[in-house]
Amino acid sequence: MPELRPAIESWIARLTDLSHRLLRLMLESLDAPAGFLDDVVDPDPQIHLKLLHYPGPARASEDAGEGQGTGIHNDLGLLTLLVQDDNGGLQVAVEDGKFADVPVIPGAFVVNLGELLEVATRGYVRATLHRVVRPAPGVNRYSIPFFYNPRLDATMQPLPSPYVDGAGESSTSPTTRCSPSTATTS
Ligand SMILES: O=C(O)CCC(=O)C(=O)O
Ligand SMILES: [Fe+2]
Repeated sequence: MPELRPAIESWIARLTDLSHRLLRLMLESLDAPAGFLDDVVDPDPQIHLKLLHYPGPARASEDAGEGQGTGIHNDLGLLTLLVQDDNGGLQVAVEDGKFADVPVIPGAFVVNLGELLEVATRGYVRATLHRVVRPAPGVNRYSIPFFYNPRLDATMQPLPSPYVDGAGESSTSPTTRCSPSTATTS
């Protein structure tokens, strides 16, 4: 499918720009400098796009609703912009042990907040715990998550007071090496 490459590259370029704008707006909403995280994403944020297909079981007799398409997790980076098809299936944690369906809104992105955004705001912004339930028998679910992360060689300082005063996390100021597969705090 050679026509897929330019479409995907254009999608990635536009979502990279959109994610950066969203990140700056989120920082502004905390009264923090909009560009506080520019240094960790510029000039080449680590981005990742997935084209996902979740096939439902072939027959109703097979495990239809219980099995999970994707287990419970947080995304590791800053922001995830995601489109899902009309079948839904994405769920977010709303309170202890409970999950709610993320409604399908045509033309809208789901925005998941990642663990590094939680670290950057010292816990003021919480990562979005989520999962995907397996489609019903005979249903094929498709989704396209786009992950927006710091540069792999970036070192991120969290927002200082007073922007995130009252944040839930510890008062120590973690410095985070940003490679998603090895993200650690110290
Ligand atoms: O398919 C989805 O809706 C979400 C996938 C997801 O959570 C992930 O790939 O991290
Ligand atoms: Fe995810």
